[in-house]
Amino acid sequence: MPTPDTLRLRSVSKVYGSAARSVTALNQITTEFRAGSFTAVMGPSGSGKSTLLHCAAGLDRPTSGEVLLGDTDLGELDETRLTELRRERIGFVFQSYNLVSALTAAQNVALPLRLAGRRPQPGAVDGALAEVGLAARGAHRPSELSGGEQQRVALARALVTRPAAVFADEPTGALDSKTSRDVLTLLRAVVDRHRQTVVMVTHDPVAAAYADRVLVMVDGRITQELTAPLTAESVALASRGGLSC
Ligand SMILES: Nc1ncnc2c1ncn2[C@@H]1O[C@H](COP(=O)(O)OP(=O)(O)OP(=O)(O)O)[C@@H](O)[C@H]1O
Repeated sequence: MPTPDTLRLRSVSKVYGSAARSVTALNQITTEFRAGSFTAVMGPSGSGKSTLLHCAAGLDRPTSGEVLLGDTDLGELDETRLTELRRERIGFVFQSYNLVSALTAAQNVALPLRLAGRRPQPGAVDGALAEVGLAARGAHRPSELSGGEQQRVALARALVTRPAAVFADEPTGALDSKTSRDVLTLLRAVVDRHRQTVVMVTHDPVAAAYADRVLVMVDGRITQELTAPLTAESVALASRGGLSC
């Protein structure tokens, strides 16, 4: 039996456009992301990484196949219930942070709770900011924070609802290597401390080596799967096509 929060993809395909101009972004993907696991998704530009992330996270619907979070089949949910599921059970972190510039860090972190019509529990927002090392910066606006700090606010915002799964699309793509390490260490802690699931798209083998597992995609398919122990060197070799499954 899968644990309640295992995320499973069964034969998921995504085709954009129609007829002669169609693009198969995902081609019959079957995989699972177990609760408390950290998976990195790599592959060349256009191989389907972001599409996989969007379909797995319920941001986009596959053309065919199933996405299940525990026992819930996302394809059976109408838009309202899918939005609720995303708000309650899924967190997102993007390369460009996507913070609201007019709001303070604390207000940004509280946003998912407010959008869900919930009054933040006392301490929930401060606790999430403390978890990413920004307890003292809650009153600052994004423009008053460094890139790494903004990404940590985005991570606190993704974690405040204690989601089952956090999806990160190139979360360190705009950061220097020291700041990247801080963000990756936090993502690792999310998995190890809280048994939440992290799925991260990255081009960087060093970032991917923080994961338990690396999926390499080519032309909408998973062509390789590496498991721990991972090193930046082994990931780099595999993502260039040097190792087979
Ligand atoms: N909305 C869309 N309409 C048509 N084609 C799309 C759309 N979104 C993505 N595609 C195509 O689907 C394929 C997979 O795109 P996707 O963005 O998932 O790749 P990726 O691996 O994340 O690429 P990158 O590393 O460059 O971000 C590409 O060929 C892309 O052009």
